Formats: sequence, structure tokens, C-alpha cells
Amino acid sequence: MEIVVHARGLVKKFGNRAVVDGLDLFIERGEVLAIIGPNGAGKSTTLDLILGLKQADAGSVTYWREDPFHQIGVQLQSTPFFPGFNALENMRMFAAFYGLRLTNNDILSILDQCDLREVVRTNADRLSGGQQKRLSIAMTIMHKPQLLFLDEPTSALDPRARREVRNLIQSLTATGTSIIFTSHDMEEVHKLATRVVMINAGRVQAVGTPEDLLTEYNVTSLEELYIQLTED
Ligand SMILES: Nc1ncnc2c1ncn2[C@@H]1O[C@H](COP(=O)(O)OP(=O)(O)OP(=O)(O)O)[C@@H](O)[C@H]1O
Repeated sequence: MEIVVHARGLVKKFGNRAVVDGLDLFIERGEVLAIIGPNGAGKSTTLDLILGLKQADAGSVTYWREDPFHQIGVQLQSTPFFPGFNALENMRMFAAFYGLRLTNNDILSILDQCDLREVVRTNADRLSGGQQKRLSIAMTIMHKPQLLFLDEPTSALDPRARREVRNLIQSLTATGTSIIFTSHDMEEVHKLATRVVMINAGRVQAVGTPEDLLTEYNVTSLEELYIQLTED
């Protein structure tokens, strides 16, 4: 299997405190890797280090190719829409930023894939929470990335919207996209992830497929595992 990203010995300190503390992590092509762990464990900082948005104090990150960034899509927690513009216009502006030559039909088919066809003319800031998440994912897949980073893609969504985003993620993996996502919803992690990395206090505390983790820790759910591993 081809390794798409390999982070080795990452360290990030804020003042004297290492919030990422010698962390190793990799993702293979086609995997859906879930990063889980308590609030403040260092998950977002780890993603930032991997993406080069923050500079590591130690360690290295290698990608499957030398210039990976045209092949990467990133959805961070806040959604950067242009207020006052509809979904289609937002997509067009993002396409221009990426330097992509997409026709209206290309963009409409991506919006279709994200189940947003009905709301293409609706102002982005009037879309429901689930539609906004799907629009932000639509923006990250416009350039057909091989690797996607999704930071809590289903947080604060109702069950139906959550399921829609989950279906979208599953349809992307069916096309071979590798996905790294963070989530606090253990049931969802179990449904989506092919492999799970549990981070606690800036270190990897457990790693494996959901089934392997349940067996290894003798638990019946990832939630139980999470509670067990985060007990004082
Ligand atoms: N710029 C910064 N300066 C100082 N401390 C920071 C900075 N950014 C993050 N931290 C601290 O680093 C720790 C890890 O934060 P991080 O956002 O990576 O956690 P997380 O695991 O993503 O949490 P959550 O689940 O709440 O999103 C936290 O204690 C946070 O307060």
C-alpha cells in the first residue's frame, strides 16, 4: 500500500508546554483515518502541522509526492463563504482562487454530488447548517483532490444532515480519495473510519481499525474505549 502522508516525531510547543509531543502518524491511499481524542488533545494542531499551517518544533512530514498541495482539499472548522453570494457564485469564486477552469456545468455537477442542486441560487449564509457543511466540502473537492482533511465535518448537525454528510464522505472514498477527519462522535467514527488514531496529551495513545481496537481493549464500542483511555 502507498503511504500518502507520513508524520514522524512531531513536536509543537506553546511556551513551555508541548501540545503535540512526539507524534507519529501515517495514512495509506484510500484510507479513511479518524483522529479522535479529548478537547485540547492536540488534534487540530496536528492537522495544522501536517498541512504546514503551523511550524513544528521537531519532526517531519512527508507526502506521497513533492508538490502535493494541488492534490489536497482542506475543510477547517469555520466555513469561509463570501456573504451575500449564492452557492454557485461562491463555488465560482473559489474555482477562480484555485485557478481552476470549470464550466457552470462542472460546478453544478459537483453541487449535485453534494446534494445541493436545489439550493444553488440560495445565499450561502441562508443555507442550513448541513447544507453549509456540504457546500464547504463541495469547495474542497472542486479540484478532485487525492487527499482530504475534514475537521469535524458533522459537528452541530441534525441526524439527517449528519447522515447526508456521511454519505458524501463515503461516496468520496468510493472514488479512491484518502480522508483524514476528526470527530467526537464515536458511532460515526465506527461507521466511517477504516482506521482510528486516538490522540491524548499530544501523543498517539491507541491506533488500529475499529474492530481491532474493540478486540485489543476488550470493549464493545469505541465510546467505551474512549472512556477507558481517558480515565484518570
Ligand atoms: N496558538 C496557540 N497558543 C497557545 N496555545 C494553543 C494555541 N493553539 C492551540 N493551543 C493549545 O494547544 C492545545 C491543543 O489544541 P488543539 O486545538 O490542537 O486541540 P484539539 O484536540 O483539536 O481540541 P478540540 O477537540 O477541542 O478541537 C490546547 O490546550 C490549546 O489551548
